[in-house]
Amino acid sequence: MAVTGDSAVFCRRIITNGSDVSSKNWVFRVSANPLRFGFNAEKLKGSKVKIGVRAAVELGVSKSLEGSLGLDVVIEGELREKGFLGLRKTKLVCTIGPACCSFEDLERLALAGMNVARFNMCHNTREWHRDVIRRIKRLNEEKGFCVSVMIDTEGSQHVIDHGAPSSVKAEDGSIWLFTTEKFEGSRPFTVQANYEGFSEGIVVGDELVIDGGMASFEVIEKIENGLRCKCIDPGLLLPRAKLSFWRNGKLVEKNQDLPTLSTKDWSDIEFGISERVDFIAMSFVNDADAIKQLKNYLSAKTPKPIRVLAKIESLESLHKLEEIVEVSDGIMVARGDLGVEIPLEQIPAVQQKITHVCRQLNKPVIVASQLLESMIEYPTPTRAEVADVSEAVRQYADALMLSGESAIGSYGQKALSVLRMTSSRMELWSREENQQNGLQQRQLGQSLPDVIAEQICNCSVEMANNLGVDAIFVYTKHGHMASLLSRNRPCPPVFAFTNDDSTRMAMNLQWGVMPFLVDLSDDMEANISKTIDLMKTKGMVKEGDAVLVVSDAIPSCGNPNVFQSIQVKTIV
Ligand SMILES: Nc1ncnc2c1ncn2[C@@H]1O[C@H](COP(=O)(O)OP(=O)(O)OP(=O)(O)O)[C@@H](O)[C@H]1O
Ligand SMILES: CC(=O)C(=O)O
Ligand SMILES: [K+]
Ligand SMILES: [Mg+2]
Repeated sequence: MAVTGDSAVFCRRIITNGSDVSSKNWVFRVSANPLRFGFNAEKLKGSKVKIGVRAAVELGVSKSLEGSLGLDVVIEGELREKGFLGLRKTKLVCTIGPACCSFEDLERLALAGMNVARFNMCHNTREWHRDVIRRIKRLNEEKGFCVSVMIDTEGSQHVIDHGAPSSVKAEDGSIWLFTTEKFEGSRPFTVQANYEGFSEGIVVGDELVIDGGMASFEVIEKIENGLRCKCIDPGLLLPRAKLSFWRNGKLVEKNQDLPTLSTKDWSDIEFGISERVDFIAMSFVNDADAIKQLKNYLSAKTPKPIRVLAKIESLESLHKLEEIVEVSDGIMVARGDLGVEIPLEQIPAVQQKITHVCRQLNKPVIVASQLLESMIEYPTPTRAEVADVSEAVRQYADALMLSGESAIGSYGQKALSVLRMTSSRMELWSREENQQNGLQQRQLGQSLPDVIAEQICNCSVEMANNLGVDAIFVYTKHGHMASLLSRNRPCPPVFAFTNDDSTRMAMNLQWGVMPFLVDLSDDMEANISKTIDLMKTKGMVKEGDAVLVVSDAIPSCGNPNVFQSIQVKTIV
């Protein structure tokens, strides 16, 4: 193995972590060739083993420790403290920005319950993103957290800028020029549009709306390079504002001519691959093709699966919602930009519809933007914000997201606590109100094995709820069984055991699923008893606890038998 670079940290941790690893043979995967090394950990302990960066990458992925459960330390702590039903089901995503990017800040967010860290590629330099992503990985490695990393593409957005550093007021009746002409600094009553052709197809009398209603203008004249407009609804123009055009109360759709993935997005995607991110959220998705294109690209490019999320933030994407959800690995309800393209009063119903479709089609859904906006400045949320968060939890969204609250706000950690407390409270209320089984499940599977898996999961959840078991255990390679259980929004938590690290990181977005990374063999009974023993040793389950165990293993070695089962076990 090529031995360069300084990646000793990885090895040292493997060797010294846990006492029973000293005589283990570790399988290190280098590219596609599995190499088997006999390691005597005692001899190596404390010494520096230098390995190539690429090797370290694979090593981190294929590491699955004998005697370890690979459960996030925060979930483990909550389980000990609050018991099975005390575990929060709704997952939490934090946008990382200058206000929360030090190792200590990130650790505080992880401790406060961050499941996924989001990096918005619209802002800051690639070097900044690289450093902070690596900090998260180090946090996971060194402190036992399991925080997934998501990058969010910039996309081709229609933005305008007045060139001044802060906001500019537009007074009623004032006349403004919107132009594609490029100039430095700012000029009075002049706004630059970032793309040629922004005024194409626009006619005198159309309405130009800034940021979904911050200010509105009427187009009074078409001129070379732009539009002359009169302010008809005074307000503020922020730097990098978004604009939309309306005619007779309807949006004039202009997104179709923009590519969903720009040249910059493609290089950000390369960056995401090289930094081994877990999710790529694609901005301004308009149809299923863009998602398919990226997924194909990723599967050809990297052996480690990266999940692709579609952001629903245009009118066009709402027209094609089902086809987009079907091909994506998850969805983000990006209410910020959505509010530029649809009237604000329609957003609650649209959110409800998207979360419903995602649940039907078994895809995780994140509700995003302005959940606790006032907390960017203030240490407490408004009552209305808490009600909004509660509503998303009541709709059984898989995850909630902080944006500016964590990225630039003064109270990011507090905001995260508000999400945590509010979701826990609402989940408890839903459980007590017994609203758990509200959804008639649409059959998803096409083949018999798929239909069987689905039925097993539906029935398992019904059984688990009726029996009042403490937890559901599931053994899963790609997370499919875990997601089918989660889809039924069971009362007990789903403990999902996988030996695939990318599956574990992906399950961080799934409602009620607690991901574990363990060694699994083809012998399902052995897996079950091994994990139960391990959990008992670690005090995570105790005598008398009842668990419902779901397994779906297709034994290898050409055995055509599909082994699927539901068992109820009382821990002895
Ligand atoms: N990495 C960063 N560096 C600097 N500022 C950031 C960073 N990430 C976010 N911010 C700030 O936080 C604010 C909110 O962040 P967020 O990424 O949610 O913006 P957004 O406009 O809602 O997202 P999008 O651009 O995807 O629509 C941004 O307007 C920006 O000012
Ligand atoms: C999150 C995001 O992109 C939006 O709300 O527009
Ligand atoms: K973005
Ligand atoms: Mg957006």
